[in-house]
Amino acid sequence: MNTIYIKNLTKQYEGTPVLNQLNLEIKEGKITCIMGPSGIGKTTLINILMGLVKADSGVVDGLDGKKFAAVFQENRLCEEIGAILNVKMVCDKKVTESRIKKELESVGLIDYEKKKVNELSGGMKRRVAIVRAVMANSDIIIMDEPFKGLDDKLKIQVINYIKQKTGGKTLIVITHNKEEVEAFSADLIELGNNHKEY
Ligand SMILES: Nc1ncnc2c1ncn2[C@@H]1O[C@H](COP(=O)(O)OP(=O)(O)OP(=O)(O)O)[C@@H](O)[C@H]1O
Repeated sequence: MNTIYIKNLTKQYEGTPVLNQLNLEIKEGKITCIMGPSGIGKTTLINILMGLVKADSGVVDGLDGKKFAAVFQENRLCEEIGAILNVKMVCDKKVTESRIKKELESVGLIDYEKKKVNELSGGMKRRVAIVRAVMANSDIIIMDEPFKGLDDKLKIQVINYIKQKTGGKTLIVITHNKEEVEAFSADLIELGNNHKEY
């Protein structure tokens, strides 16, 4: 199995260190959860992995040619169009609207079809963003606190959906919740002063 190697990664913002000589391994084709206190640098780390932020020093090996899909903390959906079109724009052309509707229903979405995204609730938007990331043509899916706004029952339904749909892909999930790590049967990386990997 291939591995993504993060070696001696360092990042500062305006002279304040965020990541300091970080070394990590993430197994491809598996689910890895990243936990750690607020502000420790989890989002910064995934932004570096996706190439959205440049590290000051260090290397990431194993990402050459890899395609990413992501659920960002702030969704980044197109607010003026509907859920189906938001998903459709990242899908292969042969994926039909009725297939997309089935996917959206699989995460418990109802009563969304006639609405623009900006008329959906926070938890509904989150699920649209999750379906969009899962349906996109990618090798690696990154989710930054994907279950914000979902009640416990929905969360389990969505975790099962994600597991079923992403089998074999590399999935990296930032979470504050150990129960989510268990529900995913994921490898766990805890960022902190002395980061741990399990
Ligand atoms: N563009 C930026 N400019 C300046 N400082 C930044 C920037 N992005 C992040 N930071 C700072 O870097 C630190 C780490 O932020 P980051 O968002 O990576 O943490 P996090 O672990 O994901 O936090 P949370 O769990 O609250 O989402 C914080 O102190 C934050 O204020």
